[in-house]
Amino acid sequence: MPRCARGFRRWPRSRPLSCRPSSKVARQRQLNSTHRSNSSPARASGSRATDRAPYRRQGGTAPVTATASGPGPDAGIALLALSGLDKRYGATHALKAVSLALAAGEAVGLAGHNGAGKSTLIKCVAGAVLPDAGAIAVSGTQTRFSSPADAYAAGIRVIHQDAPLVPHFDTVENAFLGRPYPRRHGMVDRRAMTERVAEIARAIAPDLPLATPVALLTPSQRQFVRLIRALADDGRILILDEPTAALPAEDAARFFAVLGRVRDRGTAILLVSHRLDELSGFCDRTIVMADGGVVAECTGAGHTVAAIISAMGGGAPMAKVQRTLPDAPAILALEGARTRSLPVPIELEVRAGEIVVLYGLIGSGRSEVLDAIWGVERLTAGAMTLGGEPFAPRNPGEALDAGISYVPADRHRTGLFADESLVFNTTLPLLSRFRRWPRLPVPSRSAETRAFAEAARAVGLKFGHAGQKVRTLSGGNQQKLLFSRWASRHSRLILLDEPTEGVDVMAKAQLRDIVRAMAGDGNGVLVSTSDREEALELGDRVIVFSAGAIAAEFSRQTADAAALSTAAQSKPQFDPEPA
Ligand SMILES: Nc1ncnc2c1ncn2[C@@H]1O[C@H](COP(=O)(O)OP(=O)(O)OP(=O)(O)O)[C@@H](O)[C@H]1O
Repeated sequence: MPRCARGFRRWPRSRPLSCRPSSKVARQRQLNSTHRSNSSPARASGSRATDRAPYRRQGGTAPVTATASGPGPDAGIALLALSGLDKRYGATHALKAVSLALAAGEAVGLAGHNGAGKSTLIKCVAGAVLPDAGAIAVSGTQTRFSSPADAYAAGIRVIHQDAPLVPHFDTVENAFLGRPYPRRHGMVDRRAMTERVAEIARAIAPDLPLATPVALLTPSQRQFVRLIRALADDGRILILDEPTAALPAEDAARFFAVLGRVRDRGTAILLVSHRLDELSGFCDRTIVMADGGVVAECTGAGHTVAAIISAMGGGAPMAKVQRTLPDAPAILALEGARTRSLPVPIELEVRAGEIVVLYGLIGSGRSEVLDAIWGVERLTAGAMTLGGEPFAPRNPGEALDAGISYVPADRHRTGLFADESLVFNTTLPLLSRFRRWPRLPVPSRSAETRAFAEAARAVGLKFGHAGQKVRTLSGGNQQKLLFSRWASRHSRLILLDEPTEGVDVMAKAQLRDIVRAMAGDGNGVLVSTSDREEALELGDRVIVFSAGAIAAEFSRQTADAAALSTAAQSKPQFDPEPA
């Protein structure tokens, strides 16, 4: 049980937020009481139906309008108003005089390509990064956040992309990190904590094991823990940085239904997402950033996915690409394969040149199949063949030697060395290819740098210089770097777990083209994804997992969104045999 966190300042709910007696304050008081009385201004004006489906709203064709550089006309009553925020990291001008305003009960989307400056903006508002210039006002009062605790005290709650959790704490303990614990008779009231967390978990993640240390949860389950943590706390301004990046459509929909209720209570929400349908479906308007600045605001009838993409400088969304499949033999076959995590025998075949997608919800078993092929988990029953030969890798090194490549889902834990350079991270697993002399293990720096430059070009990596540390790349560019590591390698079989998570919409199309090119070169490609659109766009065949077993299989012709969702939520009947 964690010990009680001390010294937290609580949001002064019962007092006016500004000491200056002005008409602005009067308006603000009115707004505060509106917030407390559970009725947002948007609601009051009837501008939003509170019972609408989370992804449904009226689309239109009005052109995207460029934003003024100052806060909008409602800046006077904004819960959060940013004006002229500016931030440089050395030579990188990450934020260029960004201004925006957020009203109570309003959900505003923030879109932009990888490296546009979205996370930097959020970090400034969260008090994690100090802007070089500009001002932040909460409820009309100018504030200066010198730490995240300052932002917390001002009622701001942030879920960062990949926010750290304490690995050996369970969900309940993590949900209360950095917050005062409920107390009873002077002792931490564990029961009250659990009840609070269980209430939220029932709505968004009913199957999440609340008493399991988060280190033992999957990346997607850990994302739910972060969401529960933000929703368990009554902040007035909620900032979410790609909250659903690792979640399948079905889980994301549940999350947005809950978030809608939070917004309708009067919470102001700023939502960053590369899933543009979420922005256009859930938010009232979307602000588009590029190269550190605000370039457009999509609103009203012009608040559509197509309009946001066009404001980001992209073309129309990709259509389903037709591929002709060679009549090739199976490169990989699993016959009655079981592992400790897969109690039901798996039958699976991937042919050379084919893209097979494993689609499923959290913990459905799809990623565990990749673990078995990559040598992380041993087969406990059944057989696996690679190129027709028996194959039983004892570790990833053996899988690598057999011609398998792997892009893991959890880039921070298993993919990248954040404090090492871009070049180091690109060439590390294939270092023997870059020896200066064939017999000596001394790498040729120039060969490594050339390989990095080629790989970076292939995926459109946005970076400063080859020697910069990986942690200074934006999240999406880290994913592209991880991907680029394998893009130039000729493998017999490529395993991709959530390959485009956190990547912007244009780069997604680019990476998917690379996946198709990999298959076109004769590699077998096995993709595990929770992104239904990705499954439909990429898969020559889509195999749907549910509850650790194969629930259904579709060809490219028979797969559609409804069929995939139905199969992913089915409960396959099986009798697990003892392993
Ligand atoms: N700590 C840092 N040191 C140096 N440069 C940084 C640092 N953090 C971010 N940057 C740079 O600032 C720019 C903006 O990055 P930011 O993470 O804000 O982008 P983003 O829009 O959130 O991207 P993504 O969608 O990929 O998460 C990028 O060029 C990035 O490399």
